[in-house]
Amino acid sequence: MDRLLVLVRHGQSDWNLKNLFTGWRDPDLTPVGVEEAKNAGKRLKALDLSFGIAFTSALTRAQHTLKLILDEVGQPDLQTIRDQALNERDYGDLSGLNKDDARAKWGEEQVHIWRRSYDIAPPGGESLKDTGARVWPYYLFNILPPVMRGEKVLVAAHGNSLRALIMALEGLTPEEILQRELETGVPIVYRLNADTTVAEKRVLKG
Ligand SMILES: O=C(O)[C@@H](CO)OP(=O)(O)O
Repeated sequence: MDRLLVLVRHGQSDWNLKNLFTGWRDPDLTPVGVEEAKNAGKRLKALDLSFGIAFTSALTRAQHTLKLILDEVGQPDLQTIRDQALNERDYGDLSGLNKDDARAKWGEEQVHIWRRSYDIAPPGGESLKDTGARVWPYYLFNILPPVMRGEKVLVAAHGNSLRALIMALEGLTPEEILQRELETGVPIVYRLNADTTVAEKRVLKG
């Protein structure tokens, strides 16, 4: 039985383009982001998969990405579950600030710590560890069961909510996940073993 899970980060958002901390704020995709999402859909279509269910966050950029992918793969009416458990990491007080302005104000190192440390949260926001504490149980209770039943599952979410998920899925250490960046609109296809561990991983790029 094929236990298949596809993770994809949303396409470029308006605030990615403007270099703003986004978190739980809700910008839509740019025209480039729309193209990235369509291309993700084309690459998935080439695999000739039929998805059983899709999951996304409560945020527009991920939902829009999912819609564009589902249109491309010819499954526009696929059952979709939206949940804020899959939302981007909450950036707290940094949300809406320009990343370069933040570096000028607090220094390169402090901003890097807020962006990529494992357990240090930005003021008023979530660390990657905090994000994992909501993403991982959601994965275990909601996403993993259909995967294990053999339904092919598509998840469209965010850079850091997916990094938190991938950390647990691939058994990465906090040091290893810090090095991992996810590109916008690049699907990652996992096949799982019967014991839920990763059997195979393919990154659908180019
Ligand atoms: O602004 C954000 O919410 C995230 C993702 O775009 O940014 P970062 O690269 O700092 O995790």
